[in-house]
Amino acid sequence: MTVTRLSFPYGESIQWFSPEQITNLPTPPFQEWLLSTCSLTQKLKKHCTHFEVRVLGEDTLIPPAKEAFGCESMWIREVLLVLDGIPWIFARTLIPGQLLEKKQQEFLGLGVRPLGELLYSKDEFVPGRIEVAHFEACSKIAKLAGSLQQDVSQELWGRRRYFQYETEQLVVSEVFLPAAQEAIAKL
Ligand SMILES: C=C(O[C@@H]1C=C(C(=O)O)C=C[C@H]1O)C(=O)O
Repeated sequence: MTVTRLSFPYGESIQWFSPEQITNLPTPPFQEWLLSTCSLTQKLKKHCTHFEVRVLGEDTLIPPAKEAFGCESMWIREVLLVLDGIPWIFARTLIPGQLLEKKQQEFLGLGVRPLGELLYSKDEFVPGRIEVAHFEACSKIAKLAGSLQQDVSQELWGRRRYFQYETEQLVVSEVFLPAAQEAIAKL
């Protein structure tokens, strides 16, 4: 199975933790990537010649209860961040309808431009704390990695970050695929 728009939405209910709650955080250098507070896109671009955002899907959907944070509908965007043709990151962004209305042109007009260009280029989006999660080989995200022809030989790690805009907040989740974990370990 290849990951296409038919896979969207690919999200699954995920248990997120603050890093302090995790005793077996990955060791450096991967730990530094997982907890980095700067734009992931900017970090990734330094490690490739060609950077690509592959949009798996974008739509306004009823979010899973655990992710709704009181919203009836949310705009969900799922992408792969691809370095020199190799998918490194599965990223999922949830934006409440009220926030989408305020910045509709910017969000709906993103296309294959990285969301980070919007979030980090202006100080109107205030980044919050980072949470982490790990995914077993049987998880849906591991199956996504498998469909990208990436063997899941170790648990996968992801991070989630809220960004505040006025009274609303969006949330960005990024999962490091096996190719990313293997490449980062060699840096
Ligand atoms: C938030 C950022 O934007 C990246 C790009 C995304 C997108 O285009 O949908 C989503 C998450 C991030 O990996 C970032 O660069 O840090």
